[in-house]
Amino acid sequence: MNIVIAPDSFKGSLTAKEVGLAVAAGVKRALPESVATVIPMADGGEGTMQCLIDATGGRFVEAVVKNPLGRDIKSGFGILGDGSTCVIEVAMSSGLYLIDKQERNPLLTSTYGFGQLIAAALDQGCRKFILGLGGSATNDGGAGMLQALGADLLDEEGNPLGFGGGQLGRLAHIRTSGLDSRLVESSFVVACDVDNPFVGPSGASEVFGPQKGASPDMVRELDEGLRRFADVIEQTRGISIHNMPGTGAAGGLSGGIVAFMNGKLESGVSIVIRETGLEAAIAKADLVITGEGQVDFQTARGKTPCGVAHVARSYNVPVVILAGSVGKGIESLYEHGVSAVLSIVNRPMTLDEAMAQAGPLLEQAAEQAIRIYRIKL
Ligand SMILES: O=C(O)[C@H](O)CO
Repeated sequence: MNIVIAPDSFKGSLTAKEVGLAVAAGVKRALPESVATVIPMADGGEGTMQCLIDATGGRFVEAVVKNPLGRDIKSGFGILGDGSTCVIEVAMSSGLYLIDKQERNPLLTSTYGFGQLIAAALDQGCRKFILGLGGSATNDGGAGMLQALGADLLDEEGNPLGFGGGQLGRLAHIRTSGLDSRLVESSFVVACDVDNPFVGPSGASEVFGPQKGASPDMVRELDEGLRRFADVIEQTRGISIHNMPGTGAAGGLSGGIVAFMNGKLESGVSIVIRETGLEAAIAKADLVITGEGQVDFQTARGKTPCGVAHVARSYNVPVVILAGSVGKGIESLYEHGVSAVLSIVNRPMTLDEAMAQAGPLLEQAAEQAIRIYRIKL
């Protein structure tokens, strides 16, 4: 019997690979003769780089870059097993978690460090990029990234703009002649964690500005700044990103990548499914086990277990989800090809306990799932 184990990470507790190995151990206890194939998964958010490195036998390359407030930090990117595809997560250079709460201010924070990571990967010979967007501290539409890659953002008098979303209100011209010429030889696939547009009531500033430290007045200023940026982009590049779905991800960074680097927006989980070769493994499987720390109504909106279930459904393979916590609205998952959702928690316990014990709990839950499945055989 062939069992494919394709889970996401259990955030704050285990990486996707660790989850997969724990599940495989449980499967083997119930069915020692089975072939259990672990394929770590992610949905484009935090953990995507590690998952793709693990799944493809890639490596991590360290680089020192600017954090959102311009201080040097150790960061890095992944080069996948093919030796040429690079995966970069914005959170690792321009992430909210990198700065203290009292310092959060999207008028000042910049994606400069993210641009430095792209430049470092270009230096390593990478020309194919997967960019994971989400969890940023910034609202600069990717202006900092463009500055790091050699573009000049200028005011009416031709003076260069400084860093941060608060500068964009003065933007008058964008000079791209100094932009790194290697960018045109490269392709950029963008894994967005949200489908919000660049500006407006559901745009980057309004929806995600407050969590980055913006007051209502700052939100207005940031939205006006992004609108100005989008207007200048439309005048100079003939493309309107104002209302384009997904361009609001990571404080509009996604929009900057679409406008200047011909970035293609794609669902994160689809990218991971493609890069890991999951479909070929599922085509030969009798059962698929996936999982995530929290499973609820949101899971059906493009999260890993649902993406995995879609592939399995097309091959008529049953899918079991193992979850750290099972919330409301999981019924919708049954329409997406999921056979059952099982909680791994086996007795009353705190969240901290469940997270600390996630490995053994997963192992036990996987063993029980297989024992139930065998009754059917
Ligand atoms: O980084 C952000 O702004 C949010 O995660 C939405 O992409």
